[in-house]
Amino acid sequence: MKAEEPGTSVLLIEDNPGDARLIEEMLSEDPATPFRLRTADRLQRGLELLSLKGTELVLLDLSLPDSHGLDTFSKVYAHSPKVPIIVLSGNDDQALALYAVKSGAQDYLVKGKIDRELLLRAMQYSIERKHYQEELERQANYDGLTGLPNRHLLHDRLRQAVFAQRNVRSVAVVFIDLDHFKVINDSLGHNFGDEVLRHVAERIQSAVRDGDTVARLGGDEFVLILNDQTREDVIFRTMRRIMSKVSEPINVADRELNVTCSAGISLYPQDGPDVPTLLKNADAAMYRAKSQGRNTFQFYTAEMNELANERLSMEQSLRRALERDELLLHFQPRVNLRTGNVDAVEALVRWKHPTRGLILPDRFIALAEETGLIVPIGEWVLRSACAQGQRWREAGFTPIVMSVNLSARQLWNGGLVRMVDDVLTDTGMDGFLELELTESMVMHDAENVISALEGLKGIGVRLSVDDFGTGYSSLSYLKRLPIHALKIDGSFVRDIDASGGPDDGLLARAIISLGHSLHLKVIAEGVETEAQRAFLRAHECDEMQGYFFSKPMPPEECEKILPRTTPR
Ligand SMILES: Nc1nc2c(ncn2[C@@H]2O[C@H](COP(=O)(O)O[C@H]3[C@@H](O)[C@H](n4cnc5c(=O)[nH]c(N)nc54)O[C@@H]3COP(=O)(O)O)[C@@H](O)[C@H]2O)c(=O)[nH]1
Repeated sequence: MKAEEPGTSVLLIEDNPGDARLIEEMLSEDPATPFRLRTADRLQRGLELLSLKGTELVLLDLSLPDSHGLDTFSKVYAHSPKVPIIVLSGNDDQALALYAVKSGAQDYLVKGKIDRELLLRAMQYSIERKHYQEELERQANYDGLTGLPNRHLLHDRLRQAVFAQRNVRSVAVVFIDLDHFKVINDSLGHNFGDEVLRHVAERIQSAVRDGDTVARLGGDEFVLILNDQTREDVIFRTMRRIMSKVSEPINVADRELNVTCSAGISLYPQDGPDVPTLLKNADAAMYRAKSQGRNTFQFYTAEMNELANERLSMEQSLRRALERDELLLHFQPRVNLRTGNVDAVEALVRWKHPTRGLILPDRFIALAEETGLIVPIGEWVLRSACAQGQRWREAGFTPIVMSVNLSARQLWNGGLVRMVDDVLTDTGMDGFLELELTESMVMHDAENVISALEGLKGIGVRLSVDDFGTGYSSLSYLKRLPIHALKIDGSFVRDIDASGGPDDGLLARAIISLGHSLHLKVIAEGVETEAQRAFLRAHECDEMQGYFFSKPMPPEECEKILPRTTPR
């Protein structure tokens, strides 16, 4: 690595070669006080050099070929507000230079009246004054213990957020208070307490997005501003992430400590028109969370709480659904378009909720993925589907492919290949299992997906890309993936007889052709009409699945249409 050269790095932005040379000579006179001087004769070039970082001071002529007057100063100041600027003025534009000083420049020097001593002293004072100002600003706006914005900056940011979001989107304000922090402080001492607060601050910060603000009000109180977030489910997820991070054990001075927090959330504009009201209402909601036993969060409005509680209760009952045997499978046949035979069935999970009745996967798969429950649920689906396939074979039905949906979390959960291999061995379904992956799953991090899928292919599992055409596929990756089928998304199938125009079905046809040129089987999903079937048959699509032939059904109904090897 190149060692940093000694001396102060100065940028001179001056278009007059004589004036520039004079400054250069003054700065190079005494090697005991070295300067690294870079020069620019245009503002544009000066800003480029400033972008390279490391500049400690700018000497700035306000009249340049590409910028004039105060505008020159404003552009440099806006570009690098932390770098001190000394304005170089002519005799007749001192008023302008003075105005630049009032606007943030550290000093000004009148050209023609500068000598070396004056220049050096002005430069030294400017750098020191700027550091001092920065330090004052830091102390005024940031919390000394955690480095987070303090109450003052929080109010400022919140005002800006509310102002910027007016009539556009909304802002969520979250008030967080640690549970029983006083006990930690009283029993283990303030130094220990401070260390805990530092850990908590880092954890909260790491759980939110870059543009969000985490501030410390003082004591154990933190406030977050979540921009553009008012959807209950998104805030819910953020809050769970924060609470789970905060509650991870904290190690301080050889002690392991478990800390939890309570939080209240208010939303702009519905929960308050201004900053004080939003903070007051978030605080009130936080107190409600405390009174509910702590380690939880509450929205200010009852309506939002209801949604959050419903989600929580859904999650709790989904956790128990597996133990209570509430999940079941329906099967939807896939029909060979050439022979008319059922070649495969897709297993689709349902939840028989004790009070809400049969719940379709669209209502709970996303929640299962969010909470990680998809991993045990997915394993249950795979095992149950393969066991059903084997039961059908033993009952004399022709062996058919069993297709099962795989979620992204299952794919990245270690031990997938081993788990699938165990299921195949236990159920005897090897050679008859197909796993469906979505296009976005496959194309995201395609290099790693390819190696994960190679493992599945190695144990005889067929792989297909579901909902094909709805995401972005790289054709070169598609060629390398160890897949054997593409499933045309239902939206392209619906388009086949959508308007009666010549372009109907264009994309379905293109996907069939693409799939066949890659030597893949092509399956159309969501087929609902005879016109769609006929079109797909005419364009040599291999299989179809959809209500036109059959809806997903319980196993005892499905077997009525399965082909038999041995007569009953
Ligand atoms: N990770 C897992 N995902 C699963 C599992 N079981 C289901 N799912 C996914 O949930 C989504 C919704 O599934 P479902 O409500 O079962 O809907 C399926 C069919 O009923 C529906 N379909 C089938 N034919 C038609 C039709 O002609 N018209 C129409 N409007 N809908 C139809 O499509 C769903 C099957 O879709 P796909 O899987 O893309 O083939 C769905 O995304 C499931 O994948 C699970 O165990 N794990």
